[in-house]
Amino acid sequence: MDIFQVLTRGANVKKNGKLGASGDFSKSNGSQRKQIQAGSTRKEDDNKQLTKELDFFRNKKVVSKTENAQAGKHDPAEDIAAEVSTLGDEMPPPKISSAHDAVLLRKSYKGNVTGQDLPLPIGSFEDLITRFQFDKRLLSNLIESHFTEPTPIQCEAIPLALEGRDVLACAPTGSGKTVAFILPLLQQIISLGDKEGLKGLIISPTKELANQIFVECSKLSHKIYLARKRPLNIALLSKSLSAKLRNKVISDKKYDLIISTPLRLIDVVKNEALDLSDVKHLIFDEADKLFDSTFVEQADSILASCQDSQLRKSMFSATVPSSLEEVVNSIMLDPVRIIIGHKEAANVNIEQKLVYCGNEEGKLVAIRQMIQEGGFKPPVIIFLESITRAKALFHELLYDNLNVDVIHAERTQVQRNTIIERFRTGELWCLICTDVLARGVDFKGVNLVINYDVPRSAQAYVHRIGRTGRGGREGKAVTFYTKQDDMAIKPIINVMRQSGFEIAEWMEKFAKMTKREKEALKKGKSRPERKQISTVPNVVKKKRRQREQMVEASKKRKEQDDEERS
Ligand SMILES: Nc1ncnc2c1ncn2[C@@H]1O[C@H](COP(=O)(O)OP(=O)(O)OP(=O)(O)O)[C@@H](O)[C@H]1O
Repeated sequence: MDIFQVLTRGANVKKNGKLGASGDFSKSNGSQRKQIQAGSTRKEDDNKQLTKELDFFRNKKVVSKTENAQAGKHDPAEDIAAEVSTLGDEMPPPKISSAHDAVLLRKSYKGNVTGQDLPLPIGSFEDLITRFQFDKRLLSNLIESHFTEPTPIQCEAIPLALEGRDVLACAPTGSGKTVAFILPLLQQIISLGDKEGLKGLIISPTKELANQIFVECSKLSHKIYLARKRPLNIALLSKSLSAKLRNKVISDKKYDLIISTPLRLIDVVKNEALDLSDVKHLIFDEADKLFDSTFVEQADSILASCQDSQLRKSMFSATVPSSLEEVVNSIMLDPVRIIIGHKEAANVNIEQKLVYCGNEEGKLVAIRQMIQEGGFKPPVIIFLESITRAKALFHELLYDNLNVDVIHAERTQVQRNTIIERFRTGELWCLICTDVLARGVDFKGVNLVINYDVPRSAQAYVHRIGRTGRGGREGKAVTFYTKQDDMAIKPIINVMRQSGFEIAEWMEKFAKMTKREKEALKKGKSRPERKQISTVPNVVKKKRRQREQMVEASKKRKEQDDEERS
């Protein structure tokens, strides 16, 4: 197999100004849009065009190693990886070699890149070897993971990071942002040689996501050794590692790269168990979350501890509110902004649908109807707004004999990890959760996301539904709403419009928000008081009601007797 054929499958920009077929970054056609009608969605046959335009994975079916092995097939990625590691010095010129190529490439994936002295994007992973003397073992690991073509965010963010630029990057959910920041980071750490001490830090808002990033880093750095045959030392800052660092069982100089949630990191830094002063690369994943009111103090404290004058900072997310832009202006030096697609849009591989349920009881009816009518195709993730509600729905669906479990902040880390693993392996079909799993977590084959409760913001909506339609796959997202949600549903309708769905005229008018409404939404005042989800079977409920009525009647009789006596 010709390695170049595979590696150069990325963008194929012809010099006559047309995009080549192999790149398949298809033409734009804004008029072909998805339809939403009064609470239902109709996908037009020809809307595939729009989907294709932002189809970062060229709708290629991603076949896993296990799938191949099960089918008794030989894995071609292994051959390619072997070839990469033996590549000679003679390399063809980079795929993207002029400003004109870059303009065409960016146009093809609706990329907007702003900043001073912008480097060219890469058109294929092979460009990394020709332009940046990239470590071939790193590239070989990349291909073994079946990453043969860079996604748009990877085309843009990787060269910027390698040139040492501060970056704010916004690209759709499931479009490969993780590799976009890990890959150049690993290369930069390798370039620093086997110098001791922590060089890179990746911050994530949740433990699940931190763990996932750690796994991805480990895969990509597999069998890479620095000078004197020392492996790259990468760690997830777990509870036990923090304890070992605090008790000096392990030297804090041991690690090259650490992945952590903010509080755990601050804790070890405050205890002088980890020194961040030499950190050269600081990456905030889900940056808008890390700089919102819940985390901002922690993020600031981490920034203050990273004192290297050469510190390079990057922020990644699928949503970039204006508040994050302000942070970027205040902490970054000559930053570059990368926006792929639309800032407020969801991934185009997701078919979005609104379902009006009338009231809270109507939601349970709707979910049961979906199960009966075959619309509930596992794996399914269901989001609710609180722990109490998530638990209540869990018990309700257990009663329906559904293969279901629930994750929320009150479950232990071991429980959370076990459930996630069972969901990943297909042992568990339906996962109920709060927003703890709304961001970043990469479950590849999720078919359906149900927002049992309307999410709190447009951003929360984009991230929640982004748990489906990942890595080029298609997915569905259904949002239940009731008459109580008239305010909360408006930002969701706007996201649907930005994502290419055609909105019925009456909904368009309905979704318009006054300044006061926007303020109220920001302050969370649109949250309705929701009636509890019933966890009690009807027979039991009936008996309870009868008992309550009997108690009530007896009370009344007693009151009447008392009145008559007095
Ligand atoms: N170049 C590539 N080719 C094929 N698959 C890829 C490539 N890059 C990433 N992927 C796969 O795409 C999926 C989504 O990637 P990732 O988790 O990085 O998304 P993301 O953009 O960070 O999403 P989110 O905003 O939800 O965090 C993953 O399963 C990843 O392995």
